[in-house]
Amino acid sequence: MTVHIDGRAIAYEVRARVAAEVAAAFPDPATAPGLATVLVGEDPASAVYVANKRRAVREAGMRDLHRALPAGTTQAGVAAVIDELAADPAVDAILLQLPLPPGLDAAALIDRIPAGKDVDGLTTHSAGLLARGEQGLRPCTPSGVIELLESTGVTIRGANAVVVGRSALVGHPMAELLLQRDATVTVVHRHTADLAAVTRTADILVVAAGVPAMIGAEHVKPGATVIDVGIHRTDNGLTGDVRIAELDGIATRVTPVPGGVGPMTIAMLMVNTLRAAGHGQSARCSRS
Ligand SMILES: Nc1nc2c(c(=O)[nH]1)N[C@@H](CN(C=O)c1ccc(C(=O)N[C@@H](CCC(=O)O)C(=O)O)cc1)CN2
Repeated sequence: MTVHIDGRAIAYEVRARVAAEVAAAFPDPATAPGLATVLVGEDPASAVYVANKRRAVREAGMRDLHRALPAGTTQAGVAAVIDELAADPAVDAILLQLPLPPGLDAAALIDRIPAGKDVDGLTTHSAGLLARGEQGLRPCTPSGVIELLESTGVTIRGANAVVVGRSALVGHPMAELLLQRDATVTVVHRHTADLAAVTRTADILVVAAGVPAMIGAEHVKPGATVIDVGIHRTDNGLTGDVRIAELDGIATRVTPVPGGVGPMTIAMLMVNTLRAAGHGQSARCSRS
């Protein structure tokens, strides 16, 4: 019997807790935490994600401070907007939606965000705090995966965890967060020899490869928990990196796409926004 982890339901609970904390800590909506989302260009998927983030901010009782910039905005133009938001005391949190249009240097722009407002946890400073195990804001998707694991009763300490992918957005911070919870962590990538032999050692398998349907039954140990971070738009709708139907009766738990990790990314952004404003106990993992 393979359980499909309901990311929408867990995200709903996290977001409800954030909303309750906002209402208690900020009775005046004018002083509630403010998140500035910065969207450059017209990438359709990014537009959907940012719209969903903005709706979540409003539903949590927080302030939605969106900035939309045309696709042709220069590096200096985006930098100027980030610098303005960074200097504005009414802005608690800044998020630069990725990917950026070609020609823009995302890492350099992200590094203009002050660590205290870095609700994506993607600046060099935030990544350094994570690597050293010091307090800081953590990237939303890996934090959401930890929240999913812990809230569904998966034991991380002592588990063999394998992370497929090593991106700054997901794979790398995911490995750090699992390691800090005392998992034995292996990161695999496109140059790993005999990938399946490594993934089959995993009690917890987190797949963030960005390759549709890459992982199937041959990669999974019986009893494993499989977390699919991939999201791909196909003619048949959204799919992930995992051929989830093959895992029925093999894995103990799997996350579906849609309805698994994706909603947690937005829920953890709400947690981080509240924390950037100096509050928040709504989730277990976005700081440590
Ligand atoms: N600055 C950032 N950019 C990007 C991030 C990020 O964390 N910070 N992550 C991804 C995209 N992303 C958030 O921005 C994201 C992806 C998917 C979902 C989600 O809720 N997915 C739903 C399906 C929604 C749909 O219909 O498309 C699901 O899986 O159920 C939320 C956020 C890249 N960019």
